[in-house]
Amino acid sequence: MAQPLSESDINQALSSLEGWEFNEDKISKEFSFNDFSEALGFIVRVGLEAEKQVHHPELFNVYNTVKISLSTHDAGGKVTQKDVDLAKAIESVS
Ligand SMILES: C[C@H](O)[C@H](O)[C@H]1CNC2=NC(N)=NC(=O)C2=N1
Repeated sequence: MAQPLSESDINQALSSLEGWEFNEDKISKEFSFNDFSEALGFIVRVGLEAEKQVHHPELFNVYNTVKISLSTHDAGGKVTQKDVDLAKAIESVS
């Protein structure tokens, strides 16, 4: 099972993930698009990556914005390498 990362490991990982923040045991980022249709397309691409990785994000959408928060339920809701890996995949489809 994935182990929680230390705060310094999380901050080091985030140094190469632009716009991602570590707060309240999650890593998160808000993405903005031109309209709802583009935001929805992004959500679908993120969902396909999540299914590939068998690791799933929290998604919050309001019209053209999508806020994504990542943590690992199986590790007591802490941030693990699985969250960092999904964040990298999300960057590649954003
Ligand atoms: C059985 C399955 O592998 C687990 O339930 C996975 C699915 N997706 C998951 N997603 C997240 N974010 N955390 C988990 O612990 C998790 N566990």
